[in-house]
Amino acid sequence: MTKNTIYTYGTAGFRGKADTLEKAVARCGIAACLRSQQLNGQTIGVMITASHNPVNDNGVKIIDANGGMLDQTWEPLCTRLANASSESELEAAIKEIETVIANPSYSSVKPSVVLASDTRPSSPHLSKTLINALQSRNADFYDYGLLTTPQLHWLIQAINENSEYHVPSSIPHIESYYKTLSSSFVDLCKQFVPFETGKTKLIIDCANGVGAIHLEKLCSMLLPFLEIELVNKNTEQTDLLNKNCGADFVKTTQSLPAGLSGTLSPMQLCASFDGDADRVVFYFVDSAKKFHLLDGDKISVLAAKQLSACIKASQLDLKLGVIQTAYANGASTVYLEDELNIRAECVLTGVKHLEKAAREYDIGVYFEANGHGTVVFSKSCLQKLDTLPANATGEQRSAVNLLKGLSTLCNQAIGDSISDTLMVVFLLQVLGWNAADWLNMYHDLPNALAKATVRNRFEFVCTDADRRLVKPSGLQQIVDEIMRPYESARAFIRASGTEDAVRVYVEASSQKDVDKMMQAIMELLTVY
Ligand SMILES: CC(=O)N[C@H]1[C@@H](OP(=O)(O)O)O[C@H](CO)[C@@H](O)[C@@H]1O
Ligand SMILES: [Mg+2]
Repeated sequence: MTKNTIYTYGTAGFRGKADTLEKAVARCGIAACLRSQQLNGQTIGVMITASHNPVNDNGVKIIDANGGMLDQTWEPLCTRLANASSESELEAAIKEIETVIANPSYSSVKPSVVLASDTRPSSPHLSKTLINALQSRNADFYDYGLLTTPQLHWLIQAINENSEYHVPSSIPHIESYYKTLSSSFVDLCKQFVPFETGKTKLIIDCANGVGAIHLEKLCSMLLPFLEIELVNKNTEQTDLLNKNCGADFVKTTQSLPAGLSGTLSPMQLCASFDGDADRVVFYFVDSAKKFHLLDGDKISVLAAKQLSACIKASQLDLKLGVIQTAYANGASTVYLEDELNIRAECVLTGVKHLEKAAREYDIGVYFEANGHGTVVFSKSCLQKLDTLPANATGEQRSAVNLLKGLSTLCNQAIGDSISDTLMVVFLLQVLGWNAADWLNMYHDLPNALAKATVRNRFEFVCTDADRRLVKPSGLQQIVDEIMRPYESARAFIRASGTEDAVRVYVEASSQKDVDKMMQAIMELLTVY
């Protein structure tokens, strides 16, 4: 372990080189116990993963009792715990948190924590470190072993919603996840996909990550509606994890992953997951072998289109919203608002922000352009769907059944590449669309995303949901000047929350304009 590592709990929890993380993992164990005690023994999750990062990295992330991201007020508390450099500092940090907890009887509550990890070679050791910390706090705990991140979120939501579950003796197993998703998918297909449509074939690039292990088990349950071929499913040879494959590679390079180039039939729909299977992007090559990406924005718009049609047909008063970030392609926002008449909200980057905004709606669709997202249904929406009047028409009933099916198919806790994939396959079948029909819903504006290293990224402060800089002073005005001559141009600079860099996003009506603007902005940044 490096002596002087300073940890900051951010969007992705703690992340870094695996051999610097022992202390952060142990302290997350303590934080999870305290959070569980604050919530009267509800179960908290700890996931060990570094998602799409290289294999030698790892990370640790706490999942809150509702199955969502950790409550934001706990982020600085985790940071404080992780950076305590001696036993006495740690005791002091714990004492300080105890005053924040505001639950007078918390000390008599037994903490309850479940954990899981991805396939990295460093994960077993970090899991052990975590378990030691949980034992030192006298917690009830259960180690689920290898899971995707969204599976752990899903299980935690299930545990806390059902009073019959108790960790570790009586818990839901991952089979209940397989069963819920596969039966929702098969039931939806049986009801809504015309018989003559036949079976869909999908190729999934698993980034050689943990998603492969679970898809192997799930595939046979999806027949006869979906045939899945898995590529990049080698989890044994760990150096292959995320290497030239996976959702992040495909989205950022806009090209086919390793294992598919050259061999792919035109128009065959493919999907790529990331290393912990919480992101998915789709793509295909056309007859001229040209690559076409169907990213998180495209998934979001596809879902919003069908949901809005169902809400209308159900005649129920349900508010639908779509949540995006500044990185959403401008053409998707215009299509949502002008063609589909659906409100599109732009929030700060990071799933915690999208999820929070989505939960303000009866049905909230949230996706980051990079493929992380889901569709969430509010409790009151589910109640309305369950209490349709006796005289409702067949059309109303059918729309309500589709919405109910989607509410159990979509992971209600967090974005999930497995459930998102099944939703996309189902929606395309219902619409009778192939990959090109989906692509042609709207045409993405040409765009580029780049990373620039600066002296201190914390000097870059944004406003307006990341879209404008207020600091360094004067820089936004120069960016505005760079954009001025170009049609439909949009560009912004923001500090990454996960890497030591600033990101630059540019879009415009032609790739040539995008490239010119990007070059000008990157040159501008060399002096910062
Ligand atoms: C442009 C982009 O893709 N940013 C990603 C990236 O955040 P940054 O704060 O941009 O580093 O990692 C986050 C965590 O995985 C993810 O939520 C987000 O969408
Ligand atoms: Mg991920």
